[in-house]
Amino acid sequence: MVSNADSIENYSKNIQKAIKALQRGEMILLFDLEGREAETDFTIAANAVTPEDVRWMRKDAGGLICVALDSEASEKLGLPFMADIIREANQCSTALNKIVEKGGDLKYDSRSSFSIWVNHRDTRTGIPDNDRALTINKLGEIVEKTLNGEDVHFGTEFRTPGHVATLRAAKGLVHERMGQTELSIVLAKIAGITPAMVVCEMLDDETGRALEKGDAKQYGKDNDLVFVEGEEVIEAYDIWLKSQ
Ligand SMILES: O=C(CO)[C@H](O)[C@H](O)COP(=O)(O)O
Ligand SMILES: [Mg+2]
Ligand SMILES: [Mg+2]
Repeated sequence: MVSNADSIENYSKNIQKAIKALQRGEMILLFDLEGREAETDFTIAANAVTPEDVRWMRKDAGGLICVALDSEASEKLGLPFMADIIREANQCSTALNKIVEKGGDLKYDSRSSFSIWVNHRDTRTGIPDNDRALTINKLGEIVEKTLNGEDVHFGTEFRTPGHVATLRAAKGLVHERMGQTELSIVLAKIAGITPAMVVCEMLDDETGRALEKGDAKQYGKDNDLVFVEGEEVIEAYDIWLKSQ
């Protein structure tokens, strides 16, 4: 929950609604920024996800189902950025060096946040809704445990490659990078929930492109989901930082 020093009234009404929804384990809609991806992601706490939520994300959102992880937790769990893993692997295969993401490759940011793709070891193929929900829940659980100082071993529970993409948040969060990876982790921190957040882009069934912001907002209204913009989250993060 939000700490005493950090009263929920400090935030805008919309951020308050988003925080409460996330604390209840509900889905919200999270837009990044005009001029960046300009995409809206379904966003929900990893601990709260059900197989029905996975079905909802793949049918109504349609993008990639990923789990954004807090930077400190990623470090403790030994989850590097995928681009760094590939650069390292290049010592054995120089071909990979030609493929790996370089500065200037992305049209919307200086680098991606991808880490490794995983399945929980209790899944079968890893892709059905119940398998992905299990992997996601267990990611939430291991992040919570590692941040509580428990002795956990990522490899005992998960294997890679798998069917759930993990994303590693920048250490400086939205002061360093402004993707849904960081925006969702900021919201988790403000809400006082485990900083492991599922994000999935909303795509337009007609055009195949990212769903227009106006259409995503309308979907939020029709389905009673809070719609939050990156700028509001960045503002809220600065308020939260002052309260810590
Ligand atoms: O590309 C992505 C993974 O499907 C999405 O954009 C997701 O929102 C996380 O990435 P970012 O932090 O760059 O926005
Ligand atoms: Mg993206
Ligand atoms: Mg994004």
